[in-house]
Amino acid sequence: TGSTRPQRLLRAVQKKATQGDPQSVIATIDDFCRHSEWAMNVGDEKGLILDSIVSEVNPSTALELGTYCGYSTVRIARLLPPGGRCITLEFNPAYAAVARQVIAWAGIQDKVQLVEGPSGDLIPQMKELFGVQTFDFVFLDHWKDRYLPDAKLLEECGLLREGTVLLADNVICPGTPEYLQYVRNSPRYESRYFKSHLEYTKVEDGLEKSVFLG
Ligand SMILES: Cc1cc(-c2n[nH]c(CCNC(=O)c3cc(-c4ccc(F)cc4)cc(O)c3O)n2)ccn1
Ligand SMILES: [Mg+2]
Repeated sequence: TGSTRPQRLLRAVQKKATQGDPQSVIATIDDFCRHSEWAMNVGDEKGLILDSIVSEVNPSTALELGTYCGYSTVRIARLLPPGGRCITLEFNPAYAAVARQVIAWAGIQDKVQLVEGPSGDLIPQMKELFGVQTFDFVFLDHWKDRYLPDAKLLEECGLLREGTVLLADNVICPGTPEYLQYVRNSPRYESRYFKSHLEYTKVEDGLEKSVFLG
């Protein structure tokens, strides 16, 4: 019973990153994924686009769908204003266990609430579980066939407000065609594509930024 890739990624963080320094955790993971083992973090190139949009929105309440090892959770949480918080949903308990330790190593655990379970079950519970009114920012990075149903679920649960920004990873690779078609054709969204590459590769991918118009 050897280690898993997320466990090896965590070991690299605990060995090489400075505790309490989110930037060094980010850099260590990027180095591990580029030079040791590829992993499905949003990565450094798309990560800079994520950073710029999070900084522009300056969210008090952010939602992340798909924690994986916590790389993008750290990217988002390190940029939150004082009192800001990021709720992140992870389906896979093994991923969640690694993510909790990566987030703790970065020292930003007080800004993050990691919840385990399928997004479709958890989204309707956001208000009662976490006292959330609406989200200012949503990062979609989970199962690609859940982007569209979960965007609709967020609307139906009244968790989006006029101006909420949805940012979706992987809209080209692996691809989210139904989601793209919806946000690009719905009168309720203003959508824009940020061309980039699949993390740590030369393959095209990109982020879709969609502003909910209410
Ligand atoms: C709450 C909840 C959470 C989840 C959930 N949690 N964690 C995930 C992971 C999802 N992410 C991916 O699958 C993904 C895949 C690739 C990829 C893989 C192989 C290739 F060859 C090329 C590209 C690249 C990426 O950037 C990705 O993000 N889902 C699911 C359900 N409910
Ligand atoms: Mg992704």
